[in-house]
Amino acid sequence: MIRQNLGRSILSIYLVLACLSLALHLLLAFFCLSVLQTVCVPPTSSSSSIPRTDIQQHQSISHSSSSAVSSSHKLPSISHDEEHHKLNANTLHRKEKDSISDATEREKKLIGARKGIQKVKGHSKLEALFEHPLYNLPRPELQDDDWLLRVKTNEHSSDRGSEEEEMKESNDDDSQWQSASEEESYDKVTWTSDVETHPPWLRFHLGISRWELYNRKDPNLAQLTHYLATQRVLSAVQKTGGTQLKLLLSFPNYGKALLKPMKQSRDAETNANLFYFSDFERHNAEIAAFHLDRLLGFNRIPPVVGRLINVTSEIREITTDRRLSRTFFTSPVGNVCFYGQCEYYCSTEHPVCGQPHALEVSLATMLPDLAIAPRRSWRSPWRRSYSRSKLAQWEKDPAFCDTVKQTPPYNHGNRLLDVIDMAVLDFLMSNMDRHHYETFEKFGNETFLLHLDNGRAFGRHSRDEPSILTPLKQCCRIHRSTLLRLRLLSLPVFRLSDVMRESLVQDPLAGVAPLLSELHISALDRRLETVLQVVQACQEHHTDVIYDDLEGYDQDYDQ
Ligand SMILES: Nc1ncnc2c1ncn2[C@@H]1O[C@H](COP(=O)(O)OP(=O)(O)OP(=O)(O)O)[C@@H](O)[C@H]1O
Ligand SMILES: [Mn+2]
Repeated sequence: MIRQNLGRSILSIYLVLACLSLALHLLLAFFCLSVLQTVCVPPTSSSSSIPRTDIQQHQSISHSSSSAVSSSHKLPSISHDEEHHKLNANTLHRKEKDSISDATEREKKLIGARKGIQKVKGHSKLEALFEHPLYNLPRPELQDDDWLLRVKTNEHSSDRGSEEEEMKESNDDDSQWQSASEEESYDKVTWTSDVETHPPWLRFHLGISRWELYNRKDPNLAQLTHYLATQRVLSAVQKTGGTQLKLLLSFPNYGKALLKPMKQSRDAETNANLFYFSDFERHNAEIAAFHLDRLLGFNRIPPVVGRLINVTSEIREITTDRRLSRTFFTSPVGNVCFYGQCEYYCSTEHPVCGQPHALEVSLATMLPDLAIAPRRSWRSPWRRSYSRSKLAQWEKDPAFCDTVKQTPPYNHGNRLLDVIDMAVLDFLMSNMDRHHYETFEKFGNETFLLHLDNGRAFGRHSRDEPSILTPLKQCCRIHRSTLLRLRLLSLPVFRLSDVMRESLVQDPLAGVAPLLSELHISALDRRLETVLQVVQACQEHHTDVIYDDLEGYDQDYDQ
């Protein structure tokens, strides 16, 4: 009897123990699930702040819930620990599975974003392009007179002062550039002949050479654009010359920038019934033109950067330009607007407005003052008539180039080829407004061409303007270096639209909205194809199309 009772008690103890162990297992299972789920929720901070080890963990877990992972999403192989997670994940309740797959979706996006960042950092098309030998051609050795400006040593400057002093003096002397702000608002000048002491704008000026406006690899370029985008605005006055409204900004250390305001939304396409000479200027066209010119390897446009300006505190309240300040008003919806005084579009009907104060603008680095570095303005042989009905000579005469070829300065040196380079740039961005170009007087005819004033580019993406390519079509000549770079940019590994998109992302305004709409970006590839076809057609009829400016370099650039 006692033995029977003892047997029952032992049985009950076993039962209780079994229940306990079951309960414990259940608890353990729930604990595992909840831990697993917490790990799967991605942090809310930006992807770039996720440490690498975290990413790997996230990847392995998203891999385990295989139903939620697309096959194209390649992930590392699973370790033993991960297999354990996989087993647990297989036992998930439907709802929990859903929440994990949501998290995985977010995770995929994060990883995707990170991949994007890696692409920009590691395998960027832009970086690859700029590493190509065609963008790293040996630079001709520069002699003293190949620099636009030189810092004079003390012995040279004893009679006339140093170059920087000269620059400062001329800034003060020239009323056109003079800031009317209080003199004491300017920084005290402490520049010496040591480059380290120079502000970025001065280093840019001192870097201008006979063959290019800037060296793409000069670290000062990034400092210069940062400077333009962030410096305190000391004064803002209307810039005289030209037909549309633009301002001249001054900064405390004597730097200056040419401001063009936003007038059109980024996606607006120019009305097809407007003539090129009635089109608005676009701030984003000025920015994009700088990037495109650099991508083509020309380096002939002064650096331009986008910036959000406060029209009230950075223009209205500080300007001493009465002609400008008189045109400020508050619009019916409460935005602060102004229109300035100029030939075109300076009226109440064409206001430039903040939202209510913030306005997108382009800021172009100012070239050295005309008093120290005079420039020559050249009328383009292929200038348009700027008339609704009249045709220009080049539009009537198919052999027009033969005349140009015999006319100085186009009968000698690189000038004609440089004009053709400019036509290629203008065709790609559809700029019909290239009436003039400029050169630095100091360099005579042996120098590069400045591509200033690009505000009317990028107006229409749905149409290409074949007449912009007339100089190339009529002359059938092109620099070999230009042609090879164009061919490079047409290859999928570099693709002009991709490198342009990547380049434009560097601008501060890209944070507000892409600087060019996708339609404008993709038009670049289409137009590039047209340029290459025109060269091809030329080659079918002429033997001397390609001017070999790479002769003497031992590398095989055709590769
Ligand atoms: N970055 C710069 N640095 C110095 N001067 C400049 C710069 N950009 C333009 N300029 C000068 O200012 C003049 C007017 O500028 P811009 O051509 O951009 O204005 P615009 O109103 O479009 O002129 P236009 O009506 O003649 O086409 C130019 O011809 C040039 O000489
Ligand atoms: Mn213009």
